[in-house]
Amino acid sequence: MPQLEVDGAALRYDDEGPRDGDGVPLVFVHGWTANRHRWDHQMAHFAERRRVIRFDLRGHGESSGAGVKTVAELAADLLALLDHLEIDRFVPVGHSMGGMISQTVALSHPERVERMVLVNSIGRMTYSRGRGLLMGVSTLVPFKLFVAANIQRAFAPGYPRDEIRAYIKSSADTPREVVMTLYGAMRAFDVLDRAGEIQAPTLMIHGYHDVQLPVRQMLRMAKACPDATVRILDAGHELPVEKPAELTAAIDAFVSVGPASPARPSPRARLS
Ligand SMILES: O=C(O)CCC(=O)CC(=O)O
Repeated sequence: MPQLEVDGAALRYDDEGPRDGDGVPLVFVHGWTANRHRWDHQMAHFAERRRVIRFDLRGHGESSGAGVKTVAELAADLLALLDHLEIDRFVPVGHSMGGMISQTVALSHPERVERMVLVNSIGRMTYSRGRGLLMGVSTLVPFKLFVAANIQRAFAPGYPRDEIRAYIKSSADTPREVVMTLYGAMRAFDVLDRAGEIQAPTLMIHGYHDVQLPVRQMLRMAKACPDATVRILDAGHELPVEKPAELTAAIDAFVSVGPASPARPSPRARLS
């Protein structure tokens, strides 16, 4: 069971696929209250072709540790894991908060990020009435109810209810302190004004029905990114499990074009 001790946490990770496969490793970073298994479909596909890493963020899944208050601290965990695995250049694939972690690394260590995939992720969280309401009642209702309400609104209508229940159960295993402090970390995260500095070609793929991080916020960021490709799918916030095959195919097409050339200073995102 591979794990790495980092700054008071034991990070559980998987490192699969051929070392001499196609291109630099893909590194999958899950979102808030999730765990590395949200990437099961993508891991199974890419591990046949290239080196792929995924891990549980501290305090999530099988990783221990708490006390982290900023997205930058989570990004430091990711970099520590990659240093341990002797991975210099890579392609981060981050979902939601995992995308915020990816953006942080792309800005702080541009030389290490060959390409980047942001799945239902944005550069700044703006106020939403649903979230405001949930946060307002978060101290009044049992923790499991709070988590359940958050997960429920993360799926587009029609997603199987029993599968949603399983995600609620695994998310509710995340310690309350971790959930609440990282919520604050996401609220404080703001790199929108720095989107123009992102050098890596970036695929921004988003569920049209995402009510948590609405697609218009992603488009705002894409416009500011020098080299962004936008895909919008018929899904909610939980794209990796709502549309696993479509997401995998989109990532595959994006990373199969070979090493990235330097970002072009074009202000216009390409829509595909
Ligand atoms: O905006 C919300 O209410 C939740 C955001 C979220 O779920 C982030 C994530 O999935 O990482």
